[in-house]
Amino acid sequence: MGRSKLAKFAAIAERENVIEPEGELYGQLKGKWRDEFFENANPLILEIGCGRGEYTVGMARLYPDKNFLGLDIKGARIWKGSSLAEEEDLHNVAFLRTFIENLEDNFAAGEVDEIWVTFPDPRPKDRDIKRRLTSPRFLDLYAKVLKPGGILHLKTDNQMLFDYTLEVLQERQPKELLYTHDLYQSDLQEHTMGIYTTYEKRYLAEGIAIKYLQFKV
Ligand SMILES: C[S@@+](CC[C@H](N)C(=O)[O-])C[C@H]1O[C@@H](n2cnc3c(N)ncnc32)[C@H](O)[C@@H]1O
Repeated sequence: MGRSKLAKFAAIAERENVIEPEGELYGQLKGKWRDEFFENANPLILEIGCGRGEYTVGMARLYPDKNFLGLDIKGARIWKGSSLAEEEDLHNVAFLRTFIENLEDNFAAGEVDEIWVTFPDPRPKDRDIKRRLTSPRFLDLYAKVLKPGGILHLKTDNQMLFDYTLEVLQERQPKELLYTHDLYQSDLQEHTMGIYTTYEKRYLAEGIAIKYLQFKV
């Protein structure tokens, strides 16, 4: 790696708005995100598999009175969101590099107000079903960290994943399940704040309808 690349990575490693798995803070903020990280009592909202974090930062820009955390395992992607948040001097947003499987390492029961799962990989093969981010084991994890009455949102372009998720949910009988197969032709678009993820912009440009659901745990 060249000198300038090394310097860039050193700068990234010091970012205050990115929590890395090897870093001192990983796991230490469980139950303390509001008091010790954001230093306020505002609601805590997660984006699961946030990629470049455009949606996380977009929400933070729109709602300065809420705290936002984007979670993804791909560091190079979340650094983009981290840079954007730094450029805009946003203090209500940060990123956590982690596998979603390890959610409970970083969040206490009931600590989270809302979770957005945005354009998760559909994982169409049977052998990968349990790796889908809306499979029962992930829904169980989300339910543990969400407060009672907390909300889970899903946005996807993928009909198979959407139907699969509805099927899984209907077995669990969630409270107040709302859904649409074409978000931007539906009143439910009011819930999605008029901002788009990186993948969503691509799908919309291709004319693909966005499927959306939300429910209370
Ligand atoms: C298809 S991309 C969507 C990115 C973003 N939400 C968007 O809409 O632009 C899915 C993202 O989920 C992340 N991801 C998938 N499975 C994950 C897991 N088990 N733990 C952490 N991140 C995961 C990937 O790294 C990737 O960035």
